[in-house]
Amino acid sequence: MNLIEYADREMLAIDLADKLASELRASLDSHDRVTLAVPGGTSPGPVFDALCGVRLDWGRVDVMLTDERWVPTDHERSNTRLLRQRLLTDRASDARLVPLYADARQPEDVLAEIELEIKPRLPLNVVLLGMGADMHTASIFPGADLLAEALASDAPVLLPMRAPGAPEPRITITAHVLNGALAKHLLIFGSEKRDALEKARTLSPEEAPVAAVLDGMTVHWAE
Ligand SMILES: O=C1O[C@H](COP(=O)(O)O)[C@@H](O)[C@H](O)[C@H]1O
Repeated sequence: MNLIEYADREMLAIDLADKLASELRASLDSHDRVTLAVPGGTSPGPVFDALCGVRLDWGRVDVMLTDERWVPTDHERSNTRLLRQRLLTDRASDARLVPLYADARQPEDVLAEIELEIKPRLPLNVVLLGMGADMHTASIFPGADLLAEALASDAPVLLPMRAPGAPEPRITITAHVLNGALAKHLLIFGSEKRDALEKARTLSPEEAPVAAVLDGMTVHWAE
């Protein structure tokens, strides 16, 4: 794991967006299409604001989430909604959204059809992850019902997830698929998450799921 500390959140957002864009450009040199996977939640908005305006052949970029909350896409907790509002706009409006949500009662009802769209796009070219103060990443939560399955080396691409720390059912990319990405970044803000990350490095992935994806990771942190 490589940790980059920034003077402030604005600097982080600009620099990280620039790095992600460079990696996508490099991948586009050798692939017809490339896939960028990004987190939802509260942290990535400023990075999306910077990234959506960069010059890139966005028409050849597929954008997907690392995980989604099972709520309609116009719900205020929808990660897809965040993506549409803050990333798939400006120059990046030419990118294609690979959905991690479909209008169904629960993720299990549509998991197979969502997975069908993702499998041909593996390995993911560039992955940006977030982390909660409880050390979950994507929607791989401590204490989740399918935690062991999500951490297994033979896990499917996607799993549904329910956890005490998550108010609604989730769908998540599993750890080994995240680890198969050609480039991996983790975005965290604030002292609480910095301390949580340090703690995670001393714990097992069952206790601290983010620990499962830290090998080869570049962590971007600002207070
Ligand atoms: O619920 C989620 O939480 C994590 C962390 O979000 P944050 O609000 O603490 O930045 C996020 O990475 C994940 O994609 C999201 O679904």
